[in-house]
Amino acid sequence: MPAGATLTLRRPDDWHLHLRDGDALAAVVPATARQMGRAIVMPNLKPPVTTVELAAAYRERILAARPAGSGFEPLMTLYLTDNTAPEEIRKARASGFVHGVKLYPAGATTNSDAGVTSLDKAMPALEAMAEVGLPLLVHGEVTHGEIDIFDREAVFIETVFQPLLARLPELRVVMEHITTRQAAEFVAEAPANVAATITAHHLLLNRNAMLVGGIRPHYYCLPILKRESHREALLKAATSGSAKFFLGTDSAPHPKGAKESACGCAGLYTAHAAIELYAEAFESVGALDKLEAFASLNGPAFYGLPVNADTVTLVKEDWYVPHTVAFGETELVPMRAGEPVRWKLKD
Ligand SMILES: NC(=O)N[C@@H](CC(=O)O)C(=O)O
Ligand SMILES: [Zn+2]
Ligand SMILES: [Zn+2]
Repeated sequence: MPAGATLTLRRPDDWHLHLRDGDALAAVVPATARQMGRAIVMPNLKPPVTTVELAAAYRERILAARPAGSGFEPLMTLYLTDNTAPEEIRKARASGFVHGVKLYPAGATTNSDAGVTSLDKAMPALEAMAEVGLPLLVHGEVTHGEIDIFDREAVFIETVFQPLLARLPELRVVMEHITTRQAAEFVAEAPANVAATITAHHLLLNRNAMLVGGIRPHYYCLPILKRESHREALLKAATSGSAKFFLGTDSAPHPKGAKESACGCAGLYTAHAAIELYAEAFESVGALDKLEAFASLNGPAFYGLPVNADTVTLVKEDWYVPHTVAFGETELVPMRAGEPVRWKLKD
């Protein structure tokens, strides 16, 4: 599109977001509230959000961090553990504000130590979820030391996900932040109760971006960036028009020093430019006409919620991302720091 062109969409939602807590929460909520109508908020706090009571309190803290006049609505999730009781699932469904339960295989990613050690242990909760129609949101990677990190998602599909769906065929499942051709094809061919979120960074970057010409810790995330053929498969899925794929940024802020470290932690911060980065990805394959369904329609349809009432407008105009963003007492490095983004959200 030529400079100055505009693109108006129904307001998008973010179906996978990390907001953290305390000062960090206050620092990042405005960026998402400016773009998104709602967001599915991940429960991997320390300690994790394992009960409806904890989710209610966290929700209040998020609401309090919104800018004045913001209508942004946080959609809460519970963190599944080996001990989640079926009663807690029913309570979550009845709450009206809990919209999913997150499965982190123990040790798979940031703050996942309290995650599920075996699905057998979580089965009573999973059966209750299938019964009441509460979606399971999955970080789909195995954690066994002998499995290569680039293969962990594909192995998860075969060894965990397929058996789980065979056991609970009616369970509603979102494979979060998919990164491989195998995941894209599996979800595309699965029944309608299986969907997936895709991040902007996995649509825009392959592993060369992280590893060629020097190691770039700000591109390190989980699941890890894959080779180009996988990025192409994700882009094809996102722009296919299939209602099974929707926007989930997995924006995961970490302090600059925690990433620029001998043992840097996983996660990219993208909330400051989320819809613009997706617009770049869709435009790269001439599919801007598919962006609204992916960003604003497919997610609400899967979660059984109405679409947002208002719209946002993007302008084809370069703007430069700041080198750092204040993050509580520290700072973080946003995606594209110091570099241009090709679309700009109009205020
Ligand atoms: N994606 C990441 O690399 N990190 C996320 C956790 C997650 O979504 O797995 C985080 O909380 O930092
Ligand atoms: Zn994850
Ligand atoms: Zn995440």
